[in-house]
Amino acid sequence: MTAQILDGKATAAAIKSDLTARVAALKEKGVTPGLGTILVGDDPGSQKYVAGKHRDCAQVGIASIQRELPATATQEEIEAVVRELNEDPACTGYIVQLPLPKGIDENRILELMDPDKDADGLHPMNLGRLVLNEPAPLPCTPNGVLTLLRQYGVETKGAEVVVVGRGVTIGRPMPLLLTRRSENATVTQCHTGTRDLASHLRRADIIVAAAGSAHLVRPEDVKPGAAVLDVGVSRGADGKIVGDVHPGVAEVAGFISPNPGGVGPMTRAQLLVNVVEAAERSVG
Ligand SMILES: Nc1nc(=O)c2c([nH]1)NC[C@@H]1CN(c3ccc(C(=O)N[C@@H](CCC(=O)O)C(=O)O)cc3)C=[N+]21
Repeated sequence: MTAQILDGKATAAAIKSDLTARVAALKEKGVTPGLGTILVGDDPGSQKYVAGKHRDCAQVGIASIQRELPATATQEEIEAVVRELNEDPACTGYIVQLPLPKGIDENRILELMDPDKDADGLHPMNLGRLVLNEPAPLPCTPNGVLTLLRQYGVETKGAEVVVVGRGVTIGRPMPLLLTRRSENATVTQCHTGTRDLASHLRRADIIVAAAGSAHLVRPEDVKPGAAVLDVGVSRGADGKIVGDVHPGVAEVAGFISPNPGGVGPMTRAQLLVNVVEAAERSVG
């Protein structure tokens, strides 16, 4: 028995088709959602992700606003572009592609964003709203993980979930989403300081692997039938994506998200969801 594939590409396509109709309805009311991106530097990976986001926008009818700065841009220059997008009525939501070049104070840049235009859900105000159970744009990758589980009928209620990683974009917000009353999961957060990762993984009904450590989750550490979500992105010597989940896990797990083709496309789809929801809130 091999695991059922949690197909992020197909699920993202279905979300985008729903969003296309909602964007059309917004346009009838005179509102065109516009997604801005701020890209600093010339990292080929980041350029590729940002290009993908604009392709997604074109597909669903969201306008694109692209701002690019050289790797030598100063803190002040980046902040000036943030202020510009805060004030631009055509830009209803935007992201600052991370990571920013060394020497730039990333948190200061994020704090400067208008929280109501935060398409990533990573503004401190919105992370705070998440902690306080107030409505807010949700962090895209954790929300994409949940949407994928829901799509395939994987029950989170009462489930033992192990999240591996404590990064700001996934590891830290993921348990906040999973422990809301609507999801009701029991979460263990593991990280590089965890004494015995395998003992935690073996008990998990759901594993979210977001450590960025190639093939960290091995088949012998996965409970038969568990759902395993591979969020990690490392690069092999050939430049191909290597996930946090060993390929042999597909023989043990009940559900597995491929990588690529799993959580990545879901992240992009949830970004569009945040932009469209913010525009819908603005028309009331
Ligand atoms: N402010 C900010 N927000 C982000 O959401 C953000 C960021 N900065 N910085 C970088 C990471 C990375 N990230 C990805 C999104 C989609 C794919 C994706 O769609 N990947 C495809 C494959 C792409 C390939 O083949 O290289 C897939 O998994 O199938 C990957 C990575 C968003 N990030």
